[in-house]
Amino acid sequence: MCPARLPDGVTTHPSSSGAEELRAATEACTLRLDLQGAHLLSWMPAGGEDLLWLSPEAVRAPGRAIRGGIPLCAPWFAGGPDGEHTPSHGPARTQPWQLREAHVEPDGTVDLTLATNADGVDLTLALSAGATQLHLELTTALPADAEPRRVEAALHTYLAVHDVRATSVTGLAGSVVVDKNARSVGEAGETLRPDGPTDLIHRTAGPVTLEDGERSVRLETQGAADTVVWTPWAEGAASMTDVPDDGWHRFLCVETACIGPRRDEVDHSIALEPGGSHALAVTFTPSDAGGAA
Ligand SMILES: O=P(O)(O)OC[C@H]1O[C@H](O)[C@H](O)[C@@H](O)[C@@H]1O
Repeated sequence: MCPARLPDGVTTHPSSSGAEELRAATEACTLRLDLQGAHLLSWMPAGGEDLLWLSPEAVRAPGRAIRGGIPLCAPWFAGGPDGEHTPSHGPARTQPWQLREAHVEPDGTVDLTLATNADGVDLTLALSAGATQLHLELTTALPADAEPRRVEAALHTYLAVHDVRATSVTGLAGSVVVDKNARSVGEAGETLRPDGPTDLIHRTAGPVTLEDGERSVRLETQGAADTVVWTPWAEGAASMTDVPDDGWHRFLCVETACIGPRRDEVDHSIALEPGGSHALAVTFTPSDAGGAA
């Protein structure tokens, strides 16, 4: 459902997801977002490259997860603390959201608010896309008559990179890190340079900086506790039908999250009381956006 009138520069288009695709084009940026999952597909600041990688083989169909962009994971991450929750990453990313507000500021910054209820949890995404920064805030909230419960959430960002084999991430040093592939727990080193399939939950909120030799992206978070870094590498991509065999090196996921106990028993899930809420937010500053440092 859309507000009766969209501001100049914002339009909606049919999507094969069954929801609508919202597009914005202003002097500050362009963006595309599928209302299924409130899934940001693209944000291109004026004069810069797309922050996000969207798989050319992404499936856009009702109830199917879209590969790339920024999937919103809630109210659990992957299979949840017990590993048995389905669908993986929670229902929020594959169900329709409602567009509540759309506004374009005088400088062209696009502000959107979207909402849904997933598995009894009220979710709100507030997105602000400008000429130099992209900000997302995912709020999880419980209705006043709900039972207290713990939830997980993640902004599962597929950052576009020139080549993941020459990409590094800093800002994670010294954190506890759960290696999902090696099934081990350790301590993160100074600089993370993926050199194979990588699936790491770092028990820190950053801030982190990604460098790919052509640009850097700074991630600053609020209300987060964890940073996941994931690439399937060639091996993993070979068994994924929606990642091209020659495309896996064009992204690295750096995910802003609150995740419950895994192998390390650290519980960074969000304790929600009836009527209570929590905001998980990230601001991206890419070096190629106009005016960025
Ligand atoms: O394939 P998906 O359900 O989208 O999940 C993609 C990836 O998401 C996160 O990064 C998890 O840590 C990975 O274990 C998972 O493989």
